[in-house]
Amino acid sequence: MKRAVILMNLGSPDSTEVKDVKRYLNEFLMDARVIDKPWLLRNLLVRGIIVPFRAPKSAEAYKQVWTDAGSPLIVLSQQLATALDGEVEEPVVIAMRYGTPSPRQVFDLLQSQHPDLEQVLLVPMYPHYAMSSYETAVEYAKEQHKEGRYRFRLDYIRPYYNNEEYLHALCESIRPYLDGDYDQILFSYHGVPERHIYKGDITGQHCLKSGNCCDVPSAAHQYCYRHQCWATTKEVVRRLGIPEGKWGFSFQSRLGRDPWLQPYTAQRLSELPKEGVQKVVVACPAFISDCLETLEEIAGEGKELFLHAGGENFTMIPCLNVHPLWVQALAKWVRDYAQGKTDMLQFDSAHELLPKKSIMDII
Ligand SMILES: C=CC1=C(C)c2cc3[nH]c(cc4nc(cc5[nH]c(cc1n2)c(C)c5CCC(=O)O)C(CCC(=O)O)=C4C)c(C)c3C=C
Ligand SMILES: [Fe+2]
Ligand SMILES: [Fe+2]
Repeated sequence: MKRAVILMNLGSPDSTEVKDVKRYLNEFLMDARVIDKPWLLRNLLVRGIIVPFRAPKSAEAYKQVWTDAGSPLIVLSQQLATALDGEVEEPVVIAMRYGTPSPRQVFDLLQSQHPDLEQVLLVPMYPHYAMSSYETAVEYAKEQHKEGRYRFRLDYIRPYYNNEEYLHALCESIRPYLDGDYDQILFSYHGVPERHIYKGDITGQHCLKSGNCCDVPSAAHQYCYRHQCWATTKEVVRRLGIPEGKWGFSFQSRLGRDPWLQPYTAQRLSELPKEGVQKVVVACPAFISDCLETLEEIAGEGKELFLHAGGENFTMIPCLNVHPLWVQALAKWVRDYAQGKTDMLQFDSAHELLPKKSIMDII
């Protein structure tokens, strides 16, 4: 086989033991695209303060969602790879940004199993571009590919937040949950610090400079996480005919004290009952596979917050996971790739386009 496909996700700890969670969090948070502080400060912060305090709590949280087969994120990513493998000629495997299997391990395996391998298509399991998600995954894979001097070429799929097949699968996965009685559907995305949005603004003068910046056309949008989350939401709302007043938009998982994108999901879930929302449905389109952030933070803690604040009914919509339309979407991209079509393929990362000073700033 001359081609192969890698589905690349974030990764999870090896187990729910505190030592494994510590190792995972150290690798994750020492990534300069996640905690974008100078190395010494980051090291002190991460190894000295954040990880020692956070790891025991995170380990408990992971225990709430862990399955007999392991972390939901890894199990569901593997199930997706298996389903896609059944639909396309190319072998499909998974790789993780943190933990295992690393891109390097996967590249080695693919090259040894397929000595005539010429092209590998990397599909990041992130529909939206963020320095701390899509960009770090792709840049890390590119780095490992370069270092290993592999014989095959590495291509990667561009962010697909506004792609037809992705949106179709997402809408159809949400539609059945809107058939019943609901007061509001809340679209909750993983948050990022506002600073990350400023850093990714290639125009230097657009992002978060006005209340409606994400609706005003700009070159910044190809790297603006907020714009891309907004665009996915608006398109799902339009396609599903969700009435004004029956949908909301928020960001979850804030870490630390810096301002992150707002409104915060936890706050909205506590406020909604007072605003007359008794029945809420939550969708998390930034995640392809259900994981700690959807299963524990939203379906667990978020539900409790909402009910405690007086809400009556909380429904969580599963991520795309192995939805047949999502598998079909991926299969189409792989077939297009095999036929030499390039419209879904790579583009320069913001990191490559930003002025030198900003690059020094993040590394
Ligand atoms: C500065 C901290 C973080 C940023 C920025 C961030 C961005 C970001 N993360 C995801 C997707 C996932 N994050 C997950 C877990 C997780 N995220 C952070 C911190 C930041 N993420 C931490 C510390 C953790 C670990 C768990 C915890 O201690 O809370 C996960 C789940 C992993 C799993 O094993 O299930 C996902 C997925 C995106 C998409 C993103 C930027 C857009
Ligand atoms: Fe995260
Ligand atoms: Fe914007």
